[in-house]
Amino acid sequence: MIELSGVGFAYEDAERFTLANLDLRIDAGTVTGIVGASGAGKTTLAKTIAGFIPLNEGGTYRGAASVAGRVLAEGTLSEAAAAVGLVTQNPFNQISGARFTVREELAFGLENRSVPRDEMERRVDEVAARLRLEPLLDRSPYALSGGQMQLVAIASMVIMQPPVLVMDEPTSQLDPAGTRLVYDVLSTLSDGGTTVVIIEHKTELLHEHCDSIAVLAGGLIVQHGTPGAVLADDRLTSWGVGETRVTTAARLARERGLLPVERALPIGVDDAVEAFSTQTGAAS
Ligand SMILES: Nc1ncnc2c1ncn2[C@@H]1O[C@H](COP(=O)(O)OP(=O)(O)OP(=O)(O)O)[C@@H](O)[C@H]1O
Repeated sequence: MIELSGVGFAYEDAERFTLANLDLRIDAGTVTGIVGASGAGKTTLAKTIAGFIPLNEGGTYRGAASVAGRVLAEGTLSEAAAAVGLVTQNPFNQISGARFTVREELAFGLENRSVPRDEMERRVDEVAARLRLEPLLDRSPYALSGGQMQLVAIASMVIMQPPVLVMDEPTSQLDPAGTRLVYDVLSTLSDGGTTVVIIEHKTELLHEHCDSIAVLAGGLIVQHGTPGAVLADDRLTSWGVGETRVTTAARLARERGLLPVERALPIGVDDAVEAFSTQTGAAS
C-alpha cells in the first residue's frame, strides 16, 4: 500500500508549495491514474511516491510518504529505487548512456543487482517479447524513435519487477498500438500483484484500465474514486482534466433533452450504449 499523509513540498527558491498537505492512499495491486491540469504537480507527486523527493531533490519537504509500510525518505536512493520503479516523462533521460545496445540497456539494472546471467537473459527476452522490442535488441538505444525509446524506458523498469511502478505519461510518444501494448502489460503486472500508478492525460485509457483515479489540484488530492465516479464529476473540467469524448457527447445529448438530467453521464462506449438504450426503451 502507498500512503501519503500531510505531504507538502516546495522546490528550492519556489514561492509556493507544489504539494500542500496532501493525503493519498493507494491499495496494493491496483492501477491508479493521476490526473490534473498542466503544472498541477503530477510529476512532483510521482517523484514523491518514488522517494526521489526528498532524497534527490532540494527544497522543503514535510509529512510522510510510505510504501508497503516503509518511509522511503528514511532510506537511501537505491533502496527507494528497489521499492518503486519510476518511468520518467522523458525517455531520453532514462537511457543509462553506459550500454551500446538495447539488449544491454535492458540488462543494465539487473547486472547492477548481480542477477545471474541465464536469468538476466531470460528476463530480457521476456520483456522484449511483451513490448515487441525483439527487432530493436541489437540497435543502439540512441538510434531509436521517441516512441521506441519510450518502450525501452518502460521495459527497462518493468524488467526490474519492482513491487510498485510509477509511470509519468508513459505513452505520450506512442501510437495507438504501442499505447495498447503498454496498458496490456500494466494490466498483467497488476494482476500479478504489482501496484501501478500512472499519470495520463487520456482519460479514455484511464477509464478502461484503472481501478481508481485521483485528481490533483491546488497541491491537494481533490477527488479520488472509481473511474466512473471521478470522470463523471461535474467539477472535472474546472480541475483542468478533460472528460472522455463519450461524456462530452452525452452532455450535449442531455442539453438537448435526449438524456434525463438525473442520469449519471456515461464515460465509456458501453455505458453510453446502455444509457441511450434505456432512454430509447423509456421513450417508446
Ligand atoms: N525542478 C524544479 N524546480 C523548481 N520548480 C519546479 C521544478 N519542477 C517542477 N517545478 C514547478 O512545480 C510545479 C508543478 O510541476 P510538475 O511538473 O510537477 O507538474 P505536472 O502536473 O506534472 O505538469 P505537466 O502536466 O505539465 O507535466 C510547476 O509550477 C513547476 O514549474
